Amino acid sequence: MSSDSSSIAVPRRLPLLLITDNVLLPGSSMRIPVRSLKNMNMVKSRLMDRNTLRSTIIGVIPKTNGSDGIDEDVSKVHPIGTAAVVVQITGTNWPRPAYTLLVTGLCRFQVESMLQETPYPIATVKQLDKLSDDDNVEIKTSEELESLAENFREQATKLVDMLDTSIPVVAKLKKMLDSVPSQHLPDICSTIVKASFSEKIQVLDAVDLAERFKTALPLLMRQIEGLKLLRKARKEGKVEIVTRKEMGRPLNMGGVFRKADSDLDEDERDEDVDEISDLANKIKAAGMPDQAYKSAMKEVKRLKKMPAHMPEHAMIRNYLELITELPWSKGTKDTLDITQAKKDLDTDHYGLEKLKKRVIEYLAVRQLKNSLKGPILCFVGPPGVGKTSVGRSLANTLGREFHRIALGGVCDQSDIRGHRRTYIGSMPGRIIQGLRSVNTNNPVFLLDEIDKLTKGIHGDPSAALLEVLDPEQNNNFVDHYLNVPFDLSQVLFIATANNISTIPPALLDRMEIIQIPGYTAEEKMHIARRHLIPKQLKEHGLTDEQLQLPDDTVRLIITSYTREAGVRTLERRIAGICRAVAVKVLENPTQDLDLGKKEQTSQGKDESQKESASAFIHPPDMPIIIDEAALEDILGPAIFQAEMSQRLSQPGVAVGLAWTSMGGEIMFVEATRMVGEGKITLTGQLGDVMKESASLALNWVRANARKLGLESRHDLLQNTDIHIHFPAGAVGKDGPSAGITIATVLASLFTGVCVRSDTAMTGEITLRGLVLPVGGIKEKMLAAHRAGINRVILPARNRKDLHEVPESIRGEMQFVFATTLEDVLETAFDDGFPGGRSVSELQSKL
Ligand SMILES: Nc1ncnc2c1ncn2[C@@H]1O[C@H](COP(=O)(O)OP(=O)(O)OP(=O)(O)O)[C@@H](O)[C@H]1O
Repeated sequence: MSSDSSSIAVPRRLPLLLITDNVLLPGSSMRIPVRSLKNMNMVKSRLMDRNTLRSTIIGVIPKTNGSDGIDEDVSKVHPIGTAAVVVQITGTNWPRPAYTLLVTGLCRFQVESMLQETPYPIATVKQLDKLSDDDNVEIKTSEELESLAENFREQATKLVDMLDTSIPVVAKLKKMLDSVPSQHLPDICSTIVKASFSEKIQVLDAVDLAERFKTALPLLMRQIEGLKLLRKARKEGKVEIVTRKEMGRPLNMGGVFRKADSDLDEDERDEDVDEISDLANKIKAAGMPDQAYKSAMKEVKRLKKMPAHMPEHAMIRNYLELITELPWSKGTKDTLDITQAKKDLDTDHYGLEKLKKRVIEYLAVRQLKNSLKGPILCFVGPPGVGKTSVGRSLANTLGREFHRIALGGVCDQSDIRGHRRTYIGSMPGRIIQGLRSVNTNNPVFLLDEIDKLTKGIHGDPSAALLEVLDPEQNNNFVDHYLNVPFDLSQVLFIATANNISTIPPALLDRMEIIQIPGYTAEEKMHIARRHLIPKQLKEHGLTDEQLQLPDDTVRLIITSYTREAGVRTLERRIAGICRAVAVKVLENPTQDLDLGKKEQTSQGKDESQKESASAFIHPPDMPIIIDEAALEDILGPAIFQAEMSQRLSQPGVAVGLAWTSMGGEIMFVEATRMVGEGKITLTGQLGDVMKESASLALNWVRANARKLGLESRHDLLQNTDIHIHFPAGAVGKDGPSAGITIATVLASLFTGVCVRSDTAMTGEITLRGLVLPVGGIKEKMLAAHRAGINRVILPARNRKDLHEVPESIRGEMQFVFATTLEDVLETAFDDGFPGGRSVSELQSKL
C-alpha cells in the first residue's frame, strides 16, 4: 500500500460505493466491477481525474439486499463500511462505459447520516479505527490481546506452511505475515481465507480488536482443517472428492488480494452463464459468415473461462455485443423505379439538372446490371448547394437507410479501420459503427467532406478509405476491432467535397466527380420559394396564413443579406425571420386564433402605417407580410451593399475574379506607389504563382511604357516603389488567373485613369502580353453576377466554357474576349487604351 495514505485522515463526508455480496476489509485489496447507475455516477464525478485518483478517499459499503446492478435503494446499506483509495480504474468507454476499480481498504467507518442519495450517495461518517497502514499507531495492548495476536499469527503461519505452492512463494508469504502489524492480521487473513458474506460482515462489525481476533480465528482454523482434509484425500488418492469450495483457497502475494473465479458465488456465476449463453444464441441467429462465427464462438469460450471482474471480460462482452448487432445478412429491398426516382429528386431539389441526370443514369445502370459495382459518385461544390441533401433523397428513393460519415478533420487511420482490440478503449471504425447504427448491410453512406481528410501521425486515413471504396476489395473489408471480414459490397457510397484539389489522388481516381458550381440569384429565388420557406415555416410551426415573404423581400435577402454560392445562409436568414414572426404571433394570440377578425378596415390600416415606417414594430395583422422595413427590423441593416463604383473611383483599383472552394469570389485588387528604388511589395497571403504573375505584369508594363504613353515618365517606373494588395488579407490565394487584373491595376496606377466600374476580369498573362485561359469560369461568372457586375473581360480561349453559365445570366451580362493584354487594356477603361491612343493607332505609328 502506498506510504502516503497513512497521512490521510478519513474525511467527514464520504462518497459511497455500494457493493453487493462482498465485503472489503481494511488492509486488503479488491477489484470491484461498476454496475449500478449510482456507482457509475460516483466514478464519473469523483474518480475520473488521474491526478487525484489515488488521494481521493471513498467509502466502500456492503449492501445486504438486492444486486448492485438493479437495486438502487440505499436505505439497506450496512451501517459500517471501509474507507478506501482507488488505485486503478480499468475498462472501456465504448459502446457504453464499463469500469472495474481496484480499491485498497484503509479503515472502518460508521455511517452517521445520509446526505444525498442521488446521483450517488454521500454520507457523513465517523472513523472507527486507525488507517490500516499506519504502523506508528499506539494500540492499547493487554495481556489477553497479546496472547490472541500471538496465537493468530501462529495459525496464519501454519496455514502458509500447508499451502501447496513453491518454496519461494511460501517464503514470501511468511515474510509478509511477519511484517504485518498484529492489529491488521484478522482483517487480512479474513480476506484471503474462504469466508461467506455474513462471516465477512461479522469481521467488519468487530470494531474491538480482541473481538475481531476472536471472530476471524475460526475462519482461519476452518481453512487449515480444509487443507488437512485435502492432504489426507491426496494421500488416499481421492483428491476429486474434496472440492475447492470445501478447502477454501488462499490466494495472494504481497498484500493485494482479489476475488478469484472459484470464489464467485453461485448466483453470480449463474447470472454470468445466462448472459453468455444468451450471447451465444444471438451469435447463432446473426447469420454471420463462417469465419466470423468461428471467431465469435472462440471469444464466447474465452468469456466463459474468464472471471467477471477481469477488465478483459467487459472488453470481450462489448466485442461480442457488436458482432451480434452487426447486420451480417440483414438488408432492405431496393425500390428502384427510374421514373419515380426522377420525380423524387425533382420534388426535393430545384435545378441541379446535371447532377440529377448523372444520378439517374447511375441508378439505371445499377438496375440493369443488378449490381452496385461501379465508380463512387463524388459531388464537388461550395457549401450549401445541396450535396448532402441529394444523397439523402437518393437513399429515400432507393428505400435504403442513410448514414452520413463526417470525414472533416479525420487524421487517424483507425477512425476508418478501427483500433486493434489490444488497446484500452479500443473501438471499431466509423464504417462498422455506421453499419451497426443503421442495422442494414446496404445503406447509403455519405462520406462527407472527403477533401478534408488529413494525414496524421497515426497513419493515412485515405489509404484505409481506398480499401473501403474499392469494389474489388470491399467485400472483404477487415476492421481492426472486428478482426473478421465484413462484406461492404452492398453499401452505396457517395462522397462530397468542396475542393477537388485537396482530395488524395488515389481516392480521386476511384471516384467520378460531379461538379455543382453554385446558384444564380434567380435559382436561389426558386429554391427559397419552393423549398426553404415552406421547410422553415413548418419547422417553426407557422403557416403561410401567418407569415408571407413577397418576392421582393426574398430578392433583398439574397442580395443584401447573403453573399454565397449555396443557400445555407439564405435558409438561416429565413429561419431568423420565422423566429421573430413566431414571437409576434404569440404576442397577439387573439389575432392568431381568429384570423377572420384580421381584416381591418383599409382606413385603419392606413392609419397604423402612418404611425411608423416599420410594419414590424406594431401589433401585426395576419398574415404578417415582411416588407423591406420589417426585414431591416428583424435582420438589421443590409450587410452587403453595392460597393463597385465607390471602390473603383480611384486609379489603381480593378476587380478580379477568383475561384475558391466556397465558390467564385470577386476581388478588389489595389495598387499604390511611392518614391523609392523600384521595389515591389505584395500583400494578401499570396502563393508563389500569384507573386510571379505580379512580377510578369509589372515587367510587361515597364517594357510597354511607350504604348501606355509613359515613355517620358521614367521616374514613375524607376524611382517608384509599388505596393499591390489583394483583399481579404487573411485568406491565402494563389493561381495565375489574376494576371490581367494586376496588369490593368498597374496601367491604371501609372496613367492615373480609373478602371470601368462595371467591369471585372480574369485571365493569365505571359511575359509577351498574351492572355491565356483559366478555370472556374462558371463559378466566377456567378460571383460577378451576384456582385452586380455585368461586364467581364476573359480570355478568348475561355469562350467555349461560357455554355456552362446559365442562360439567364448570359443574357444579362456582356463578355469581352481578349487575346492580348492590349485587348484587355483597351476595354477595361472608359475611353479605351489608357495611353490615350488605341492599339491600332499605336501600331500604325510604330
Ligand atoms: N437545389 C436545392 N433545392 C432545394 N433545397 C436545396 C437545394 N440546394 C440546397 N438546398 C438546401 O440547402 C441546405 C443545405 O444543403 P446541404 O446541407 O445539402 O449542403 P451541402 O452542399 O452538403 O453543404 P456542405 O458542403 O457544407 O456539406 C439544405 O437544407 C438543402 O435542403
